[in-house]
Amino acid sequence: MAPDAFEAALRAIGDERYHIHHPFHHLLHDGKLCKAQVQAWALNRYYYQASIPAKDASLLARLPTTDLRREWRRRLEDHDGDGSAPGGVERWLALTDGLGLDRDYVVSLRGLLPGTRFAVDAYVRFVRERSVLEAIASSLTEMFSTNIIRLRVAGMLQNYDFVSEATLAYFKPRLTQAPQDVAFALDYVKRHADTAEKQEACLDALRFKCDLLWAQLDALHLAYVEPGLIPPGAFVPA
Ligand SMILES: O=C(O)c1cc(C(=O)O)c2c(n1)C(=O)C(=O)c1cc(C(=O)O)[nH]c1-2
Repeated sequence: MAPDAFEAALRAIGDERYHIHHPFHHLLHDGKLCKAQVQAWALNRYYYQASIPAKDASLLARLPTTDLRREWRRRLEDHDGDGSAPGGVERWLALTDGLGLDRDYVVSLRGLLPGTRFAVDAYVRFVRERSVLEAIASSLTEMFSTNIIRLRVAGMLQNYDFVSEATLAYFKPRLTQAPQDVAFALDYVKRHADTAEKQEACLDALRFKCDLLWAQLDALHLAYVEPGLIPPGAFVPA
């Protein structure tokens, strides 16, 4: 495929299977969940947020050039902070604090759904074990994330009296960080996927990533929407 057709094929995967289409997100954004269900979402997604720097660090260690490592190091700072300003993980905890969850409990991961754990761990493992090209391609769901973040922030502010601009502050920097991440990653993938096999591997990596985002919401829906099957040990709303 020519690079533009390849990019269109990547984008088509998002149109079909990005988690913006998941029923749990529709409920979340449309104000159809109660506070306890929003707590369950934030608690579980903490594990995704906290694992992103671990997957980026493992990829960073395998990047062969200074330029590539410097670019990827920025992601680590976005999530872990640079010591002067809070990073994304800390800002996510401001959200769980704002929702009234105990911080030690959130960070302990004791209340996590098994489905969340398996899906997030699969992402970290994929990035560690697959080629650098596939690992970078798997980050490309961020091509679609600014749309869902805009939708989520507007919907949640409008529909829930228990969230505010301050509790949702995690998302604002993502609107500039994600396009910056994507500009680099998409250019890298388009230049390095120079055979049909490599392009197919990138498309598969992006499908895998969409699937693991989707699976996290399936787990939430099953436990906290319907039929309400909360696995043993997982967060039980007060
Ligand atoms: O709010 C969202 O729906 C959403 C989705 C994604 C994504 O598509 O993977 C990320 C984020 N947020 C996000 O905040 C974030 O930091 C992030 C990093 C990555 C990644 O794969 O490296 N994806 C995402």
